[in-house]
Amino acid sequence: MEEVKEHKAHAKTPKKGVVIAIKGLKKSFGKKEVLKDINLEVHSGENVVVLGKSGEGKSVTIQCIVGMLVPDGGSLKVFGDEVADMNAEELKQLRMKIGFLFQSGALYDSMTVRENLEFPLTRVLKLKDEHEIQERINEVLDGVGLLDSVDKLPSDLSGGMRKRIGLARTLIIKPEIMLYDEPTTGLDPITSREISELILSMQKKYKTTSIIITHDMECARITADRIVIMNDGKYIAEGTFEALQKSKDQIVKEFFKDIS
Ligand SMILES: Nc1ncnc2c1ncn2[C@@H]1O[C@H](COP(=O)(O)OP(=O)(O)OP(=O)(O)O)[C@@H](O)[C@H]1O
Repeated sequence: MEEVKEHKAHAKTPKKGVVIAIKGLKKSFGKKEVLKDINLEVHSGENVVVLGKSGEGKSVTIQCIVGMLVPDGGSLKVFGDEVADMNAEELKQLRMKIGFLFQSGALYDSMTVRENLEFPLTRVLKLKDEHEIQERINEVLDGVGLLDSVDKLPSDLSGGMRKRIGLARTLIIKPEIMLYDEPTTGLDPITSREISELILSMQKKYKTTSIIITHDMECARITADRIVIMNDGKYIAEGTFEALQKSKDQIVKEFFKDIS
């Protein structure tokens, strides 16, 4: 893999302990080899952006991290433990430390924002203290700038606001790892930018370790401490946005061609 080291000193977050360690990861579906040789270390508190063309297997990688898919080969450790060797209880414990933000945001339409936020606290964390529940709801809504929407229904909110609530709903359980799958897809450029900035500010506030899958170069520019580029089942380059932007590699250049 081309490692573009220039400007690395300017990475926004310093290197700390390894939270996710992937070595030689392979995954095929029938004859189709999707992941051929994935190698990646994600450090504590770091935002890593994965760029790749559609259908490259970026989502498959995420599903391997949470044990929803079992790899065919290689090693994938989260907090030092091999995910493929975890039993059901260990996987459940792991997933409680991981927040997902999928493209849809996945709010319950018939529930108010408050009820949507109560759900993970009472069902996942099994919290019972009403005062603590409401405090956590207020704190997270304040964080995403939507405190005054607490009693609204998702249908009363714009796409960008729903995305913010989706993010709040994921962050409310205080995950140690955040996995974002195309967080800005379907949003207009201004709202996309707001969501990207929110992802960055949430990283600083909650000190989460994140993997952000995106096609949105502006999102990558705003959120990434480090970017990895996926091509043909492998990561072919890594570095900061600024360093990769100067890469001479043809595949890397293709991603940055519309960036001024
Ligand atoms: N459970 C599955 N069974 C069979 N094939 C699958 C499965 N999951 C993913 N694939 C295939 O693996 C390939 C990679 O899919 P994946 O969703 O990871 O791509 P991606 O890089 O995330 O793309 P996009 O950016 O479009 O979401 C695709 O060809 C897809 O059809």
